[in-house]
Amino acid sequence: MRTLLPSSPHNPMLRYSQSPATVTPSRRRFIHCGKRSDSSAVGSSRSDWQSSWAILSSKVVSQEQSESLLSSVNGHSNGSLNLVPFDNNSLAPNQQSKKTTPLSITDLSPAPMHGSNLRVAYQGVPGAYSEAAAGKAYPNCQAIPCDQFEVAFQAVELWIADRAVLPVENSLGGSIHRNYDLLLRHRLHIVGEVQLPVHHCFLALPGVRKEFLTRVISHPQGLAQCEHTLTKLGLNVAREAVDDTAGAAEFIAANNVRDTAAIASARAAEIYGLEILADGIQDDASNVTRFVMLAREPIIPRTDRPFKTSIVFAHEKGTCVLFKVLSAFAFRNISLTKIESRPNHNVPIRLVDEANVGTAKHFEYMFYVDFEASMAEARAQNALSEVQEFTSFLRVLGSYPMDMTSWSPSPPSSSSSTLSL
Ligand SMILES: O=C(O)C(=O)Cc1ccccc1
Repeated sequence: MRTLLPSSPHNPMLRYSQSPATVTPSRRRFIHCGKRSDSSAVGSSRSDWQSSWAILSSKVVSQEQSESLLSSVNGHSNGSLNLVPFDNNSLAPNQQSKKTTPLSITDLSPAPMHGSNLRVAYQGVPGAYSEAAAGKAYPNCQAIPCDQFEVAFQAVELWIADRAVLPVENSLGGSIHRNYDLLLRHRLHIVGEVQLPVHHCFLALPGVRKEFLTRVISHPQGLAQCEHTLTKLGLNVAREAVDDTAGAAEFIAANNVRDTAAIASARAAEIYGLEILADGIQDDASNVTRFVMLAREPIIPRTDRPFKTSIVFAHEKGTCVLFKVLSAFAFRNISLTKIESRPNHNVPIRLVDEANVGTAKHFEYMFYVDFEASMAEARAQNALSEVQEFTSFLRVLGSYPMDMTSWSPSPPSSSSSTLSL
């Protein structure tokens, strides 16, 4: 896949460097009943997920979280903790209205997702769908364009951003496999999901006619989601994959490329001054991409609204292992919403010698599973206890509210014209 673009002056972008500044991510410590336990391990040992989720489900938060919560909830301004209840009547009259209320579970939840001042890193340039997903998850956030997903992850790890937004799957194009691998390579936690209707447009420089087109460029998902429509339109164009849809539009505009069209959003057309030759060219009107939001800290799972939990595991040797793992959820009536397998990069192949028959080469996998339950529920905790019996590696990627927003296919943009055939 080609990377087409330098970042333009109006569009500063975080860029990947081979030797990123090495700032050691702070190791968070959780306080639990006077004890501290380190939750920053990646989860390679069996008990990591258990300790961190047991701690979280006991409504205990990190020291920093609890300090800032207490200072904002109880009205302290100097950051010091004052946990001793005090008599409100002893305060000066102008302070009496600021009643001290006990912390409740809602205080311990992340701030409502209004997102103002939240810095959200995404891959691409303005007009990318990931930028729209950031805006849907955190309205009024400050979206930070990054030239690669790797950079978006690092931006959060190095405290340059508060969240990263990552597309993981699409209803037409399927899983975005590389991003699953990234989830495993990094230590960030999934704290939310957003399902975004994706409405693709066919864009070219103003005045360009489709007869002159020799090439169409887009993110691989953009090309995959419009494959049949492109064929139906009878365009004899080469498909070329680039890093992001809006970057494709920017490239055409910045380089005055007249033989190339981009598949991107109507907003990208507007930003980069391209004409919409055809609108809604995705192969299915109900084209939805699922994005996950990532943060340095997990959120506290709840039970008062639908939650989803994402895990990744590698299985032990043995028979019917995957079946047994999945049964742990079935027996507890926990629905799975997604299962994905990726090569286990640590052990890609296992050789099994069968006497007199030869050597079998088993491919080894990492399995990613999403299930509909919160880690605050006993049935989810029990299911995972059982799962770990059959697995050599288990990590909870996150337990987060499901995106339940009502959905209808997005209407075509008003400035569109249909491609003439
Ligand atoms: O390239 C983009 O705009 C992205 O955000 C990735 C993507 C591409 C196509 C559909 C959904 C997300």
